[in-house]
Amino acid sequence: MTVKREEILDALSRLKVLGDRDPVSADLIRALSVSPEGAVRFVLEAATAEDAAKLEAQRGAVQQVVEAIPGVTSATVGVSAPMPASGAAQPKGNTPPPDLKIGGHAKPHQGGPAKVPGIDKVIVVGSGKGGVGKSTVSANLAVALARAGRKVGLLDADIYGPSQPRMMGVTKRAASPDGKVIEPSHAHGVTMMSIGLMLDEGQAVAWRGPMLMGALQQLLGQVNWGELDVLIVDLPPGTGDIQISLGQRTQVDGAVVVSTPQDVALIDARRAIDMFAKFKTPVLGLIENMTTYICPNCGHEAHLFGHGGVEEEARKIGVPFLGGLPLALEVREAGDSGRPVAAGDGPVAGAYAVLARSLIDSGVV
Ligand SMILES: Nc1ncnc2c1ncn2[C@@H]1O[C@H](COP(=O)(O)OP(=O)(O)OP(=O)(O)O)[C@@H](O)[C@H]1O
Repeated sequence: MTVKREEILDALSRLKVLGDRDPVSADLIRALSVSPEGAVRFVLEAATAEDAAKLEAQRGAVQQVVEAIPGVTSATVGVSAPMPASGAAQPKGNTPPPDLKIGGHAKPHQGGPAKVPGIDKVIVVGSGKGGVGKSTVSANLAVALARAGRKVGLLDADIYGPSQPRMMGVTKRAASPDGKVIEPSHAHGVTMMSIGLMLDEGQAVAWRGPMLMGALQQLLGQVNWGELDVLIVDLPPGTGDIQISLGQRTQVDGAVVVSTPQDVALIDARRAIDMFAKFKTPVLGLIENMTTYICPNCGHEAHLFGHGGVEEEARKIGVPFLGGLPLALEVREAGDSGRPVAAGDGPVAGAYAVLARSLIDSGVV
């Protein structure tokens, strides 16, 4: 029995948190993911440290409501609080800082955003909301760029729901023979590392801003990336701590924002673009995922969600439109099997090859 996101959101919308607000219309739900086996994970994102403490107290009750939904096998709920402004005291959490058993914790940061040694360009892939295909696009774009001859790294920074190990077919846990340098994995011509390969399932969801920063810093600075032309970073959805921490600490050369043609996804995408602008990260453009539907039986192509909305939005807000990628069963099947569709042949692989070529030709990577 497959549980739908809508069923979970529906159950959550009948809850009351922080007084009498329902967590869905109060826009507190982040990174909602449902595994094919029915494991549900999401984060309640609080606007203030006080709200975070209140939500923390209600976390168990929220979890129970989700676990009671037929088909749900487990529910993991995290609470995240905003990062303190630099120089401010760090919040006291109940959860200890991440012990990745590899290397140390976040080092104090001085100065502006810094370049990652050995990596020519860092490109982040973001989205305003979850489930629009950001991880799928990150994996396939990385593979397409590698097929086009670039030295490519893929960093899964989606700390609340890391999906790159599954999509890239990597299960080997991260190893650090000397306790300092973390050895990455290699798959489909791409050097990759995921927070999911360093943690036990569910471990990260309770982390707060400063803890997330420590984990991200380790992934960027201690992984033996080697010399790369480009590192693609798969961000968590939305505009949370990871995005802020990355923007403050790391020189990011460009951001790609993934959206679907639906209006609501577009509104969220605009928010993500505003956030990148705040950190002076150049927005390379918008990608419309699930732009058309390709029938697996007859190959017929249809517009399910309307078409051209993202392109129009890109024009309105003055950012480039990078192209559309079809909704196709083979994309999901490829992602689930650990061999991204861009590693094969066919129309979707072709669309990714075109996308990679346009980024190369425009000098971005
Ligand atoms: N173009 C597509 N055609 C068919 N299925 C797709 C397509 N893009 C994504 N999917 C499927 O939709 C689901 C969500 O995609 P994905 O995990 O990439 O989204 P996300 O935006 O990274 O979500 P999250 O909020 O979990 O980070 C996955 O099962 C994926 O295989």
